[in-house]
Amino acid sequence: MKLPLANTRDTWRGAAKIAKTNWKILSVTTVAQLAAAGAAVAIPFLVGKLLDQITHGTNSAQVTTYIWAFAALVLIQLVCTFVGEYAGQIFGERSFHTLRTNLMRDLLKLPLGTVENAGTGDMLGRITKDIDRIDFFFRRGLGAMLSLLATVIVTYVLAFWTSPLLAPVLFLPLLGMWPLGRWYFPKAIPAYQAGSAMWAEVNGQISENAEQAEHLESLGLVPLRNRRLRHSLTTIFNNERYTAWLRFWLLGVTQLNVLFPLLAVIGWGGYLKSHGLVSTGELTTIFLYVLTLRYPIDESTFWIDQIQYAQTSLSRILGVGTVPADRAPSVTSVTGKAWEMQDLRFRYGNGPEVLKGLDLRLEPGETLAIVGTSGAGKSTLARLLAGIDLPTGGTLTVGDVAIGDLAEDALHKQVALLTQEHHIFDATLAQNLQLAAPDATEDELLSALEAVGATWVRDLPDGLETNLGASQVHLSPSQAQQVALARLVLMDPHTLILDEATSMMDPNSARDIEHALGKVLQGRTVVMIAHRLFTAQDADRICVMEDGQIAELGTHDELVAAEGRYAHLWEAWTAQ
Ligand SMILES: Nc1ncnc2c1ncn2[C@@H]1O[C@H](COP(=O)(O)OP(=O)(O)OP(=O)(O)O)[C@@H](O)[C@H]1O
Repeated sequence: MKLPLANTRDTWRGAAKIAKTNWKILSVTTVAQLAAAGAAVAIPFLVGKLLDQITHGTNSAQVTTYIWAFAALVLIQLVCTFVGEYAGQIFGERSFHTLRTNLMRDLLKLPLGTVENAGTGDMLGRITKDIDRIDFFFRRGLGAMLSLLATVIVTYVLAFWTSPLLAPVLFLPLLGMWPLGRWYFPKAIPAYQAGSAMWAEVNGQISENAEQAEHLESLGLVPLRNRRLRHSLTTIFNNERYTAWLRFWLLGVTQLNVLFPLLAVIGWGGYLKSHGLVSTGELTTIFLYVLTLRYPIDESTFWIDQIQYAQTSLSRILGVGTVPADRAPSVTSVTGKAWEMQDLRFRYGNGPEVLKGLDLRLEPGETLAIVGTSGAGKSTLARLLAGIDLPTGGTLTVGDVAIGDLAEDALHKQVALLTQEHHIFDATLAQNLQLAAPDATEDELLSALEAVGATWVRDLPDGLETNLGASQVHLSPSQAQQVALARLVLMDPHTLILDEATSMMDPNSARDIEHALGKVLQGRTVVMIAHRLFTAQDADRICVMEDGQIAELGTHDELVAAEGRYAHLWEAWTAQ
């Protein structure tokens, strides 16, 4: 399920809020751009006045005064444009900073289940492509648009001041732009939103393909994935072609719009002049204003497009903050460590129930292995115990506190989930480990690594300070898994949930790590999704799941003696 979009009203509200946060610098850039536009637009006004004076007879002193006035206006325009642009850049940077900080805050507040379901592409698209578009708009667009707007406003004001009879021709472009806008926007906005979502999808596919390249090749899935990618790219191409077609009409009709006023000034201006209702100077000024307006109107078509992109991206970025919290925790700490499930039920969204009423108590320090066929609900139960998803029915408590009532910080200090997905950050080994325990000393980091059998740390060129990551020292999957396990050792939770944690490793490495873990995990509650039955054999109790229910529960010996499902699985496993 994709993350939501903010609606148009909330998107504009969000933009206004950001502007309000940085209103001082925004005021500086607005005033400077207005002054620069005023100075630029005053020049045709003075040209008209000078022409009229020359027509009625003038002297060289008056002409010199005009020349000085022109020079002063050019200087004012230069200085104000510089100040406006500079302040605009600062405003852009600050607004962008506010937006990015808010996005990170919203992302970190997302319910874990939402993060898991949103998929890599959607999230990645919002924090890369969408952020880039907003960055461009804030840095370049806002200043440019303020300048265009200021030019248009001052041009209209001075045109009416010059000649109220002739100035209305300047509204002709607006008359054409209004229906054009009403036609363009309702079509363009959804098309741009669809485009962004499609790009996010493609980004996700590409990153998944790159991450899983070896698996895809070994399973012969490359042609299938390529077909899917080609289909997505074709959809993007069609959407881009559609938006290009919309832009073609926007641009074409805009060009026509700026031609009409020129003809109108010549016709209507000529008529007024022949009846003595405007002077030569006034006619010249309005003519120059029509020419002046061509630039902002032309430019505005580019920025209208950029606004679409920015609005779409902003709605995607602000949409992250509209995801409702999935819990309202009221308890900040809990001392008890026992787990209790009573009639525990869960369904994904509106789908069928995948956990259908589980009753189970887990004593502190107990090791429970969960086995069962694929789709039985093992991983779902692990997600519920780790607090990623909340029960949709029944209760799940830890230390007598319902899991949804416990603050997530407190929960994550006590329970940790280890899956086969692990991440090595592009940082030093020490920094990778300190994610789990920021204050851990070097000795503590080394002993955590020793505890999980990661003796290879001694052979690293710079020990704990060795840089890891794709372009640095590359860890094998089992070494990376050991780093993930060492993080757990450092976190020191009272309950550990291992979901297929060792299934990616060759049996020897898996066995080594599980033995090392066995020593380290003494005294903790451990729930392990066991794919290899020898790990289940060592557990205090084994829970056999089938179709979202507990089919059998007991020790290895009890279940083998019962000759039920587990006994058959064990028989098949040992016969291999
Ligand atoms: N994110 C999800 N959205 C919708 N349905 C899901 C989701 N994850 C799992 N399911 C469904 O829930 C059921 C239980 O899946 P689950 O992954 O918990 O089973 P499992 O026993 O862990 O299987 P496996 O051993 O194959 O991982 C399955 O029918 C599965 O299709």
